[in-house]
Amino acid sequence: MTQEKNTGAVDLSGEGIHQRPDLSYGAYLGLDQLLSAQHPRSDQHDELLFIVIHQASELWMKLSLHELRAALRQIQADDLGPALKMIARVSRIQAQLIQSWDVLATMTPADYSLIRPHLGQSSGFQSFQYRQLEFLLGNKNAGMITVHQGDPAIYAELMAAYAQPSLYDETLRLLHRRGFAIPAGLLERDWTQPHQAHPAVEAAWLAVYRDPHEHWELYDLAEKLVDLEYRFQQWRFSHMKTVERIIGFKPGTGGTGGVSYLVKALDLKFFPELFSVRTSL
Ligand code: HEM
Ligand SMILES: N[C@@H](CC(=O)c1ccccc1NC=O)C(=O)O
Repeated sequence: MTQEKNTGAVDLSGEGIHQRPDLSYGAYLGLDQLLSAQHPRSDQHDELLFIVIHQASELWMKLSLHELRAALRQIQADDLGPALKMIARVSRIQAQLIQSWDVLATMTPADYSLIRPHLGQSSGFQSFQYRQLEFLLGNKNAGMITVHQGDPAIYAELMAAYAQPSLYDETLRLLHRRGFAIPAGLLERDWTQPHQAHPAVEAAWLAVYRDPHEHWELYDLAEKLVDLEYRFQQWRFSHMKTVERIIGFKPGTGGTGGVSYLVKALDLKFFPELFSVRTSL
């Protein structure tokens, strides 16, 4: 009888896989860490759902940041093809994030009220990846960095994102390079300030939208950015409505008014001229 080395591998395929893989599924994906990172603080059944939704959201935010930072670099380098692909991917990620509200809404106010006392002052308000996304998209607000003062590494990262041009700032610089009359004050400025809507920018977008075939890449980029903002707003709106149905008008654990705070965030626009141009078309 031939002696086969007992590798521990099971041959399910019948094709003679005898080797123990050098790299396993769990090792490659770091599942040891990933699946041992859920630590409910109550004995409530639904707390695992609450934790998993947040962790999955943070993972999707991580990927979104990776894609949008790369897209920003591609726009800087005038290489729009890859940038368009990355932004389109982020829109699909946003669709996942929006969908997750339906899963979370299966948790009733009664279920959540038993978990909430265990959350202390923790809140999504302290999500530094969410803040980085907002900064990258152009919603600059120094006040949002203060809660991270206790963590120098995160604080420094947020400060850097705060001081850098946003995806839209880089898009306006691109419009300028492609011959559109963008005011000098929008091409070099204090990037810590959010972009203020400007008629010259709307005029540039109007020219793009009136003759898409002439400016196809810019037209495509504009529509991808609109998609991004549209879905971001959908996420914010669903968050606000989910919060309303779960905690009503109680103040938030993060120290804000709760729903009233989330409603105010709905007024913010990342790419104002891309929306105002629609009225002019
Ligand atoms: C039961 C479910 C939830 C409730 C009741 C809730 C409630 C709130 C409230 C009241 C705020 C305002 C800040 C505060 O004072 O706490 C807030 C902010 C926030 N939440 Fe949630 N939330 C829920 C689920 C989620 C989920 C699943 C995410 C996904 C990551 C999330 C992410 C955020 C973020 C990023 C903010 C900051 C928003 C901003 O500053 O514009 N929340 N949440
Ligand atoms: N701000 C929420 C608490 C909350 O939802 C939360 C708590 C810890 C980690 C993430 C959270 N999600 C979003 O804010 C509340 O006031 O009930």
